[in-house]
Amino acid sequence: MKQTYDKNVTGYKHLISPDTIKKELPVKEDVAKIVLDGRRDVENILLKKDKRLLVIAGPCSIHDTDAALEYAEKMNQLREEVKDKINLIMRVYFEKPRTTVGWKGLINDPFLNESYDMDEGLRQARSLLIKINRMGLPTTTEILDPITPQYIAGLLSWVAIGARTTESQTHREMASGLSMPVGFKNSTDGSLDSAINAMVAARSPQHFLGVEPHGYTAIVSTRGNPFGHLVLRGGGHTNYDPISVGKALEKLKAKNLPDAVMIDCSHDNSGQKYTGQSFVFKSVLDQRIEGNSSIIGLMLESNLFEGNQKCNGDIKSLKYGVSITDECISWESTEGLIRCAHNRL
Ligand SMILES: O=C[C@H](O)[C@H](O)COP(=O)(O)O
Ligand SMILES: C=C(OP(=O)(O)O)C(=O)O
Repeated sequence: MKQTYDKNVTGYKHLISPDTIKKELPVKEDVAKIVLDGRRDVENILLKKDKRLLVIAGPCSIHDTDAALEYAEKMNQLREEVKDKINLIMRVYFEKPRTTVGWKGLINDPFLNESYDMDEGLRQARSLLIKINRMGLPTTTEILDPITPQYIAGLLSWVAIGARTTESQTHREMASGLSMPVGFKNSTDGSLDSAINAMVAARSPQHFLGVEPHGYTAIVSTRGNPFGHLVLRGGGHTNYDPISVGKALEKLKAKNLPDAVMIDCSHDNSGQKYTGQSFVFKSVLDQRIEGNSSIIGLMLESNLFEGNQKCNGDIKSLKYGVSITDECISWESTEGLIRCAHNRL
């Protein structure tokens, strides 16, 4: 009989199981405490019990774990200095959604050379998250592949569902079972409806197909995640100004959803130029200082050094500490913005 399936599949390879990797790279008590405290702090900010501003900053994507650790050390020092007014936590993004094609992040292709060693990618991601949490710095990421959470979610204090996947039922179901607050980005065309519908879906119990800790496929049942919230990232036009923020809050109110929004200073809010991020940051900070307490947080795409560079598959030719995906502001500028916010708040 002629084969009717897998016509376009060129291979299968078993993936290391979540349990195996968790045994290799266990979460110890000190790390668990940072994760749980990190989640509690974000939850309290969303509930407005904690009046501090949440700032999530870090590289657009991690491709060099040594540079990520150097960045984390700098951020952890600053976190301590500003902690009375700002809860500063790190973007540690391992999965990149692509508009068309391109490098999809450290988990997918950790050697940047199209060898797609995803066992190694998951190990590197988990190991880096453990090291950063061990410093005392909570971590955040975008969850793109619904299999990934089993491997790394226990180390994350906040996650995003990105602009390209907020409308996906799979991602909403996954979010309903996640243990940490989830920010839903508005769609790339700027519309807010998908993200708001995603918040409703993720708050509800769900039953769907997924993977369990031994790596077997499973029917997953979830409780629903009450800490979904909206992240404004622009699209078609910017949406960080007071009128756009006001419209977003009205939409949330109409669906009886909490009035809490985070503003992403990058992506379409910055015109995808690193130079645009500080203007957005300062403008949103002004709104918050003028009394808009529904703005609970800000996100910055930031790296050791500014700008970005092309990745041609040769790691050795890359400049240290410079993004290979979206443009980032430098650590120096990041520190300046956060200190300025700390002085003004
Ligand atoms: O933040 C990341 C990027 O904007 C996103 O992954 C899309 O990237 P691309 O348009 O370069 O594919
Ligand atoms: C891909 C990202 O964002 P968005 O989904 O808003 O494009 C990101 O923050 O890396």
